[in-house]
Amino acid sequence: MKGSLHKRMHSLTMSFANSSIIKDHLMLDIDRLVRFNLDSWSSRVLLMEEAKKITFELTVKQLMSFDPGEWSESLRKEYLLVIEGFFSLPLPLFSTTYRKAIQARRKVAEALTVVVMKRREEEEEGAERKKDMLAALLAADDGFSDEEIVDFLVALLVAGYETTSTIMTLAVKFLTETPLALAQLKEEHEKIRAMKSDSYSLEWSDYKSMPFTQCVVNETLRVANIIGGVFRRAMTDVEIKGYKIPKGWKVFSSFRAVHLDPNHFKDARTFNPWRWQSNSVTTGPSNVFTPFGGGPRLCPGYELARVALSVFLHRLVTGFSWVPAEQDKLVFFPTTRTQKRYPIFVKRRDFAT
Ligand code: HEM
Repeated sequence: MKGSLHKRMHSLTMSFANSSIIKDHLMLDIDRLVRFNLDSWSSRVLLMEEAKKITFELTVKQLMSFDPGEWSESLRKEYLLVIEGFFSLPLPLFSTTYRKAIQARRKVAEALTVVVMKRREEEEEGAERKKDMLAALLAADDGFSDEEIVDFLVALLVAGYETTSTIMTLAVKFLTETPLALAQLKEEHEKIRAMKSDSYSLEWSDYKSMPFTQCVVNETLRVANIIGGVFRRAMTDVEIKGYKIPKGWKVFSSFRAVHLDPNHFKDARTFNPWRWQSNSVTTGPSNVFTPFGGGPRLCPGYELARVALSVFLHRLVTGFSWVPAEQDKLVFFPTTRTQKRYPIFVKRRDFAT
């Protein structure tokens, strides 16, 4: 997507994932959906799968106001096939995965088209306008076609799904391997919980009183590099540090290389959330920490992802203790993830302890 369509879609997404929307209603949904999912946990869980479920349900709620149920679960199943197709050879004759992904993409688009058409009808019949992304797309000034809306919904489902769920899983893995950081994180969240009644909802002010959690979020994003970098095309001849990039060339800007550069981050490969407490990193040049990209294509979901991870960590550390169920390894190809989806044994914590 480029040009004016990109600008319109980008600013619409921004207007649906910004701090004030999160503060006013998404925060409550995030907390409710995280609790709803964690309530079903017992004994052994595959953390990556659980995180994906939470993230998908959250995105469906944010986009179309649907609560978790059969419809969203069957959409998710088709969706998984679409995502698998991203990592297969695009040869329908030879790749079953690719063929299945194309079929699943068609089914997802059909299901979403029905939702869009129904919503148009409801709005024409005078139903109250919902506060979700779909309502904003339907009300946009110069009108999007149903097809454009469906394409955009599909893209948004992809953008936040793998990224946020992977960062949730890896934060837990890194914390488990860094007990001092986990202890400090628990302490921060216990303090918040101690000020609440038995069944409480997290509020924006709680999110704003999690300084160490924000260090953990930054450090997870830095070490994990789930988006390793982005492509850009040179619009004119450019010279950078003596290298000439001719107009029209594509350039891969590697975030991973910068985030793991010891010139910017001491012991760069070590998970060290405390580094974010020192001013030198946070006040340094902004182009050395860009997990969400930058410029006109800056990820519009950056705040949403941070809030979702912080809420998830709060509910996890206050509600459970856990140990890894198996050795699991971080891999970076074709995407950043753990090989075994990070299986853990969980134990519910007694609120009185
Ligand atoms: C930890 C979670 C996430 C990470 C690390 C991440 C990272 C990124 C990065 C690196 C880009 C490319 C930016 C560029 O080209 O400069 C991007 C784009 C994008 N992200 Fe995210 N993202 C995350 C979560 C989300 C969420 C939750 C949403 C949903 C609202 C989202 C929606 C998008 C969209 C729509 C784009 C395309 C923006 C454009 O081209 O204008 N992302 N993201």
